[in-house]
Amino acid sequence: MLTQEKILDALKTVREPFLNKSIVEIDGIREIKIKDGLVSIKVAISKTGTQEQLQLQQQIVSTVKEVGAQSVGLRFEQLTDEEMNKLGVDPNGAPKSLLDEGVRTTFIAVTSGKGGVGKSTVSVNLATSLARLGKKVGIIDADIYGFSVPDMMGIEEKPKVKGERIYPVNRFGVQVISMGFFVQDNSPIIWRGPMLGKMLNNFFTQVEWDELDYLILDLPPGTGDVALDVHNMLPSSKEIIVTTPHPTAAFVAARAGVMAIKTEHEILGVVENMAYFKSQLTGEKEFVFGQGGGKRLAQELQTDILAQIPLGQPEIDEEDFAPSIYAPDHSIGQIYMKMAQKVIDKIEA
Ligand SMILES: Nc1ncnc2c1ncn2[C@@H]1O[C@H](COP(=O)(O)OP(=O)(O)OP(=O)(O)O)[C@@H](O)[C@H]1O
Repeated sequence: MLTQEKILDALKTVREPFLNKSIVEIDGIREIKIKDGLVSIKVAISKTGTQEQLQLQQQIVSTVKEVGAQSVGLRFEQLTDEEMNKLGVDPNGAPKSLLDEGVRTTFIAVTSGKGGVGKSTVSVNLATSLARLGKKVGIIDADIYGFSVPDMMGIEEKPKVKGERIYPVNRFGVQVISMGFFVQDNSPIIWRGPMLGKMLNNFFTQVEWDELDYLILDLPPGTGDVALDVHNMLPSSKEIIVTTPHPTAAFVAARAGVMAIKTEHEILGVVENMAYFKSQLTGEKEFVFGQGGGKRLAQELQTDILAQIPLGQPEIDEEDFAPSIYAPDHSIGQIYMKMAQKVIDKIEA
């Protein structure tokens, strides 16, 4: 016999389209009436009058018919603001995901062939420079083996978590999320591929990003799992490849480039980091780590050199400590500003 319990049990598998949780779990089934095989149900969801509601409607109808209803009538209403708050949802809108259709954020993955070439330094300074140029920018530190973005930017706080939503930390106008925020005591983690992908997916779907123009992704070096996940998850991501000027480094970096090409990610360009050391006495450039690697890589990948960044440290600001961020009037800070403008011109042209 058809009972309320039976219907409720069957509906446990049906998910609220915006919250991606069981409609039963969120107390979305307000009322079930059964009369001679005719079932009428009142359902509360986070956003009514959408295409998703129509799909949900069909799903509920077929689920309830499967357990024996002859016909099913549905009425929809909105979850209350209080309920939405409890679920960690902004009552003015369903949770947004960066992977939703129609999101106008440009993703830029920063990659390198091997570690230690300055990929994270380039990522944080590009993000900060884009923000200085008035863009809304986020950064995901997905370098699980060496998450360093919070330290580099001088971030000491953790993101706020409300319900299932994570609010990024704001630093120099950049919205920051790092794997490092979710690890205790800097302890090494053994990650498995699927865990990485899941974590990354959460960063796209559960973080409350504020209308981003650009999202910079600091990927682990090489062409491993995370890099692959990003390629799969973000088919339209653009890429910047960082190398040092040594020809061997460029050769290794080319592998990252080849993967970008294979997955049809547009390569915005190459950054040659630690390109030279400029003597303060004579103004002459010394090519400490060799020469020509960036050019060779750019030629190989048929792209441009976005910037050649010399060796040099940011000046330390005791008041606003961020050990890897160059001030906008620092000579290297200015190179980053020009690079950011180049990136904007390439994308927004
Ligand atoms: N242009 C530069 N001049 C001087 N030091 C630099 C420069 N770029 C990066 N560094 C330093 O080199 C080290 C490695 O940089 P960074 O962590 O950005 O590299 P990475 O490629 O992201 O490395 P990993 O992938 O291992 O995290 C850091 O100590 C950073 O401060």
